[in-house]
Amino acid sequence: MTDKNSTAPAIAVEGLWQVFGEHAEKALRTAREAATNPEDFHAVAEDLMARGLIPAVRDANFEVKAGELFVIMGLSGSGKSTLIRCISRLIEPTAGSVRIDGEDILKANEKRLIDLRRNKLGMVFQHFGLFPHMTVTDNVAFPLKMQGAGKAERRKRAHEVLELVGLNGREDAYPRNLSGGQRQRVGIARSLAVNPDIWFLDEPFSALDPLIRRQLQDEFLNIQATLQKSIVFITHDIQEALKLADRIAIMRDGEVVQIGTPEDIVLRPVNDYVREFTRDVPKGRHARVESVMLDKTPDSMPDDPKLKVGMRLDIALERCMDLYEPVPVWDDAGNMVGAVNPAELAAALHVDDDTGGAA
Ligand SMILES: Nc1ncnc2c1ncn2[C@@H]1O[C@H](COP(=O)(O)OP(=O)(O)OP(=O)(O)O)[C@@H](O)[C@H]1O
Repeated sequence: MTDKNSTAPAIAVEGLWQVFGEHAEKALRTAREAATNPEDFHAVAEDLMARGLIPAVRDANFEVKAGELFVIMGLSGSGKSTLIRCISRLIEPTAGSVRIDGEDILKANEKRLIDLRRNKLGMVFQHFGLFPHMTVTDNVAFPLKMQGAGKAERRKRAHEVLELVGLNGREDAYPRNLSGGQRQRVGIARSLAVNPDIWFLDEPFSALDPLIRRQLQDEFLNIQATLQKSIVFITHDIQEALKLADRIAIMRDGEVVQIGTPEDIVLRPVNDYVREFTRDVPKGRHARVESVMLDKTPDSMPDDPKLKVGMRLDIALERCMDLYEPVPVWDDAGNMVGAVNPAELAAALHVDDDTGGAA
């Protein structure tokens, strides 16, 4: 089990490259040697492309904490699927290291990999991959069968996870008789059956219509609130990323260009590519009042309005928009923890925004 109290990351990715093309490893080595600065991965990637190779993941470095919901977001072709496939070792990365709970999985032999996939890693993909000739229960129980669990135990566990995803009553149905949303629920239940510590989901909801998609996102958040898995979740939908993520990694052309909380991404985009994604996102919904707290708390401030730690920016602004001086922010115990300037609140809500900010 992942030790939720430990500070060790669930996943640690370092200097990861995936280069497609002939003799990729050698080409990467050559390109690094030829670069004036081998750490300059832009130059290395340019060189590889000039030689006709595809650097689909370029020097990725990040950690996923235990119990964290880490979303990878980017346009089509930016390298998201390739990255998640490298981390789960569905493909062999060209260079770099991937540690899962401290274990270097690029060094794991075939037997260990099978063991990890059966017991520790769960995977869900966009196309459900259900067995058409098996009932819902048998689909969900299948990985348990692979683990060698007995029939009664398999049925009990299948029933538990089907209940978790809201599919009780459909245990004996076949996939063809289910809606897309229900099939995806079966896929989720199946990957949860073995109680994985680490869960990889590649665009799990993108084949669904918007209403069902939102419903599944809500259910997914509920499941995560209970189970606290360490999750890598891929999407190309910024709204989905902002709704689900503890932190988001934004990819562009194989490069991880920014990693941050939804608030960081919305309020502090590192470049125009990231800014463009969040242009129409209502900023106030994703940022909290402490993100604009003043470095120094003034000595005298009005008592009201009572802004609280954790309050959304748009709601905070509503309460103090007619004031021109800094106002205090309080915690739940009634202690003053700092102050914000209403003008800065308003400015944060309108970051680069010509769409009306908190609208
Ligand atoms: N097996 C492969 N051989 C050669 N090139 C590949 C291979 N797989 C992916 N690529 C290329 O790597 C790049 C990244 O692709 P990838 O599928 O990882 O992107 P993505 O962000 O997941 O896209 P999408 O959202 O459309 O699934 C693309 O240029 C793609 O064409």
